[in-house]
Amino acid sequence: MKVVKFGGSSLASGEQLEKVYGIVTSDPERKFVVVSAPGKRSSEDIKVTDLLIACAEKRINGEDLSNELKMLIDRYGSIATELNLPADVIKQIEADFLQVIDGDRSNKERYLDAVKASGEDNNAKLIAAYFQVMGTKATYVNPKDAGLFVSDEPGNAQVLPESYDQLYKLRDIEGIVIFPGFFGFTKDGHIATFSRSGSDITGSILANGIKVNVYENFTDVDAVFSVNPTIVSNPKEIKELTYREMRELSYAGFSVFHDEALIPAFRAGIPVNVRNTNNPSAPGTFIVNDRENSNGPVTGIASDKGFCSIYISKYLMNRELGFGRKLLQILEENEISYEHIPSGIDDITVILRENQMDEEKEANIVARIYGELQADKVEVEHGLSLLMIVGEGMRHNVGTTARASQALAEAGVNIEMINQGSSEVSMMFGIKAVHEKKAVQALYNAFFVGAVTV
Ligand SMILES: Nc1ncnc2c1ncn2[C@@H]1O[C@H](COP(=O)(O)OP(=O)(O)O)[C@@H](O)[C@H]1O
Ligand SMILES: N[C@@H](CC(=O)OP(=O)(O)O)C(=O)O
Repeated sequence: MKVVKFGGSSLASGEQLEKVYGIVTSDPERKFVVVSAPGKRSSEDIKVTDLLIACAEKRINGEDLSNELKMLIDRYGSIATELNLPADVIKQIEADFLQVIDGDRSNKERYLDAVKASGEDNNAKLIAAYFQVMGTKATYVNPKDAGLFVSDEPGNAQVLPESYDQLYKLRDIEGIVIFPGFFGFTKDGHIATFSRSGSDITGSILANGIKVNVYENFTDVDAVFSVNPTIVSNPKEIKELTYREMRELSYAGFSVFHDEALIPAFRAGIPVNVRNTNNPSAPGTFIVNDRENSNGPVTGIASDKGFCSIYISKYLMNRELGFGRKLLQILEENEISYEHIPSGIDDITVILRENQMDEEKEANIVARIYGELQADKVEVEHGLSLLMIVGEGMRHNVGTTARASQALAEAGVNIEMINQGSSEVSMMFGIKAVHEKKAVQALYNAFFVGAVTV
């Protein structure tokens, strides 16, 4: 048995849904279908989830949302028309959207999550109706009825472990199960969504709970490429990579698969197969536990912008008990989490996501580090990108750092920091965001051009 997840790009139009139907019904193992909300039909298009967020924000602010609402209903309406679905399908969807958008706004975060989740929920209902019209037995299943329980963290929910046993019972449903991705229910019955692009997480949770053989994740590319194809044209495809490699690469910018979606599949030892809805005969990429290391030290190169660093220097920092704890406490009290902490004898750098900082917090943090930690120097640097080179082979390979830093130097990219730290499979470079593209290209040329990828 397989769980198959289709992303927004695979569900953006009636034409795409016809492909989805063909893919699901061509393999009797494809019983559990997890769906996102309709995504972009072209690069200028708007994802349904973004339309829903705009509707919710306008409703909260008491602004006119008729434009967004019309675009939203038209998206589902045009799909239903393309597929010749009965008129009551779209009527019910429209009624549901109106009800959810007019719903209880006393808790803004919960309200926003309920509105966001309605995109996948209504899409699952529409797709189940379409499969039925086509003569295939298919049932829409609500995550609450299925027992997909999550923590009460709106927009960032985590699955509760007891969900897995509940989800195993989905096996008992006859025919195909159509399951909305992206959200679950808290123990007290509220909707809570995963972080953005979180339908991948739902697919992985179902794969674990149902104990399927494979989790197929259908998207709009033939494979996971060794580098983001929007940065380097025609990059090498990766046929096979490990969970650890993929987790690092997803975390660092490979948006093709959500980094939090690796753990449930990994824990149950279920391979993930990333495939293309627009080219289903391509074998795609397999994410597995172990693989043969025949492709050199580096499997992939990822990059992500939106970071800043706090550099702190203090003579004899290494001798001072509790310096790190006090520093992190200052960040914690400003509700800031960190990503990396490279350090030296007399200095330490904390790297964090820039969107957590504002001018007020920055001033408070800097003043406290000077005042409470008696630092000699504190400098905050904005506009950083992190580059991550990832590969299981790096452990056994001498000279990877030298090769990477030489490539960056030749491209005129200054390395602000290196973290070769604890992860055995990755190495991180901090650079100025303006240099991100040429840095990624330079690293790709150094490790892949002329090399053979497995
Ligand atoms: N290394 C990579 N390999 C493949 N695709 C990547 C990579 N990095 C970024 N992407 C992007 O991820 C996109 C697919 O992810 P996403 O848009 O979330 O799809 P979906 O709509 O299926 O959820 C691709 O179109 C591609 O632009
Ligand atoms: N629709 C949600 C969840 C999701 O997973 O979407 P997609 O499969 O289009 O990345 C979002 O946009 O965040």
